Amino acid sequence: MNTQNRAQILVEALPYIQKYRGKVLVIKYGGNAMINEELKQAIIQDVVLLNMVGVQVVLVHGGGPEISKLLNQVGKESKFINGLRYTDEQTIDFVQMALCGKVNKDLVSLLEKAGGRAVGLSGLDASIFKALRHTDIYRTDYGYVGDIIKVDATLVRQLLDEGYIPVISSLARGYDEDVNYNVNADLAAEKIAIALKAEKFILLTDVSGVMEDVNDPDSLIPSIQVSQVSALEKKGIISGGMIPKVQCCVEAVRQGIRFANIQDGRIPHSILIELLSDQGVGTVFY
Ligand SMILES: Nc1ncnc2c1ncn2[C@@H]1O[C@H](COP(=O)(O)OP(=O)(O)O)[C@@H](O)[C@H]1O
Ligand SMILES: CC(=O)N[C@@H](CCC(=O)OP(=O)(O)O)C(=O)O
Repeated sequence: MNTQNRAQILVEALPYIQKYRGKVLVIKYGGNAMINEELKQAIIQDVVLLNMVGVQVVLVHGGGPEISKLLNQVGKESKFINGLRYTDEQTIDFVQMALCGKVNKDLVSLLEKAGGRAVGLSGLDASIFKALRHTDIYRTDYGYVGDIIKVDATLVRQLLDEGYIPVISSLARGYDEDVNYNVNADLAAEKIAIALKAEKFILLTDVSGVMEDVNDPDSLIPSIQVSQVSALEKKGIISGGMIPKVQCCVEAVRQGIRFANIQDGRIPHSILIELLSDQGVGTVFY
């Protein structure tokens, strides 16, 4: 690339830096986009760069594969019901160990190493998330899986105002019981994004976005109006793990977040491309 092109890319970022400076960006970083160290590094660099130019970035992380690995090591099988991990009394401890102990602190270390100032938290700290036991119309038992019903974003807000990058794992305190709950990380990210009135909410995943046909890489739907979602669901276009992600984006937009994006965490620097360039990536909900 010649000098002119390099300069052009930097200049192109200027209006976007001005747009997002001082605004909150919530990124959900899922376990399936964490498997490759090089990619992880690129995501960390994106977060630190955005923080350095004044964007208030909150990183909410998953870590499903790390939890399953730990359970496997202790001889416990992972069981999922409707995409949620069945979480018995022993499993909630392993979820806490994997998410708060391992994934969260690894991300904090990487952010610090890259020159960011990161603080690792879980929804348990300062009761950021309070939850009720998850249930469905069939009264299925999911164990210690929670639905967040209350968010206290005071501490996160204070950390952002001090220039820190809060890194949050998806555990929640019981609202009416003295227990800790395992919460799906997409949902936790959506809730904190709404509470912080984020300018933008990005869900990183392992596909390029919402596609007309999952098996056709050229069928990405670049933008979806929230009112179109039920028609897409009825047509069977949105299925499996994409259903909760789309629902999170719809809810986020309905609650006042202007842009929610589902994008490919496997593309290096996809966060910077989406935020600071003319090129959009993934699927944006508006
Ligand atoms: N229309 C669709 N477009 C893209 N992916 C879809 C679609 N419908 C279902 N999926 C599935 O959803 C998956 C993403 O959800 P999931 O595996 O739960 O992600 P993550 O592990 O990142 O949380 C994709 O890998 C794909 O198999
Ligand atoms: C209730 C529930 O299923 N919780 C998830 C929490 C982690 C998560 O969501 O991680 P990913 O984003 O990597 O999938 C779990 O136990 O796997």
